[in-house]
Formats: sequence, C-alpha cells, structure tokens
Amino acid sequence: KGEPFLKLVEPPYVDSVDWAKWHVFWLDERVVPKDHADSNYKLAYDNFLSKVPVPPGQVYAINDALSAEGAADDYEACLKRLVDAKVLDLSAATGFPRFDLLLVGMGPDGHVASLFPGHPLLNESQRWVAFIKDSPKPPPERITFTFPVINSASNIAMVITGSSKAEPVRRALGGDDKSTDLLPVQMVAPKEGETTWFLDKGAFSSL
Ligand SMILES: O=C1O[C@H](COP(=O)(O)O)[C@@H](O)[C@H](O)[C@H]1O
Repeated sequence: KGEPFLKLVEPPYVDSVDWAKWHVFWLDERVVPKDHADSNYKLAYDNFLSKVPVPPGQVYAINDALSAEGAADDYEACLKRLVDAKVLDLSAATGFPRFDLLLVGMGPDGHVASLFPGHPLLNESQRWVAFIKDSPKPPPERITFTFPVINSASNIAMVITGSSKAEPVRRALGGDDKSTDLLPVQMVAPKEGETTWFLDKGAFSSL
C-alpha cells in the first residue's frame, strides 16, 4: 500500500523533505490495538514512519482504548482542536478540514477509506469522522473520514495496484459507466483540489 511513497524513505528523497513540517493522520483506521496485524497505524509505522523523523507529537493515531463510536468522536475532536490551533485549515468552500494531501487506496469492491458500496455512510454530510461497525471487509469496526472531508482536500493521490482493482478503476476512469449507483471511488471529487492516479499495470489493465 502506498508503494510510490515508500521511495520517500530512501536517499536522495529522504534528505530532501522537511519532515518537521509534517502532520500525519489516518484517513481510516480499524478499531484494533496499534500493534495488531490489521492496524493501519502499524502498517504505516513499520514501513514509513519509523524511518523518517516526523515529530512523534505530529503523528495522530486513533485512541485504540475506545469503542468505535468513542474513537471517531475523539479523532474528530482532535481535528477540531488542530483547526482552533491553526495547524489544520478549514476549506472556505465547504467548511470541512482541508488536508494538503490524502493518500487514498481502493478495494476490489471500489471502496475507499472505510466507505463501502451501498453503505449509508456514503451519504454522511455532517460528521468529519464517522464510525462503522458492519464493515463488509474485516475487521468490522472502523473509523473513517467522510466524503465531505475527503472532497475538501487540496490534493488526492489515488494509489491502486493489482488486477483485482481493474474493473472499479475502469468504472471510475473509463468514461463509459452506465451504472446508476456510483461506487465510492467514483465519489472522490475534490471541490477545489486535484486528484492524481497512480496505477500499476494490473490496475490499469481494463482501461
Ligand atoms: O480496508 C481497507 O482497504 C482499502 C484497500 O485495501 P487493499 O488491501 O485492497 O489495498 C484501503 O485503502 C483502506 O484504507 C483500508 O482500511
């Protein structure tokens, strides 16, 4: 996951980044302990954050001692405190937080973050961070940024690998999708930002 960004931990890139300016968040997280094999924090820490000097106080993991509801409330409150402290901007267009860059993956079913096809959370319009307890992909309990937050970002990097993702990539980018229900990946449409797609041969193979 996020393979192109792993180059950043290697020379010459690692020395060309001002890591002290970074604040790192999770677009979605599974409600499991931070050292659990399913933890997105663990994935990012093991492969990326343990290798670069981002100040630990600027790495915002979820509170894994809380329930899914509690962790979503706590993460949203954390974002609101960072807006008050002027660490995080609000989008003038939407009133939701405006992240500089979101690194977004996609599942073979077209889900992004923990926003799954046909789930009521796709229509969440008020919350910044929501919880889900019936994720069709295990583990079932997660928290996730909502679409208003995703679509307020300045830049979105869609990083998608593997032929199992070719069909939803085709629906999103092929320009000939006649389906009436949009896949979550088709709902990624930043209002004032730019989306860049990073696809390997497998993910690109139906285009
Ligand atoms: O569960 C999740 O799945 C997607 C995609 O995962 P992949 O294993 O099919 O690459 C991911 O982007 C999301 O953030 C994650 O929590």
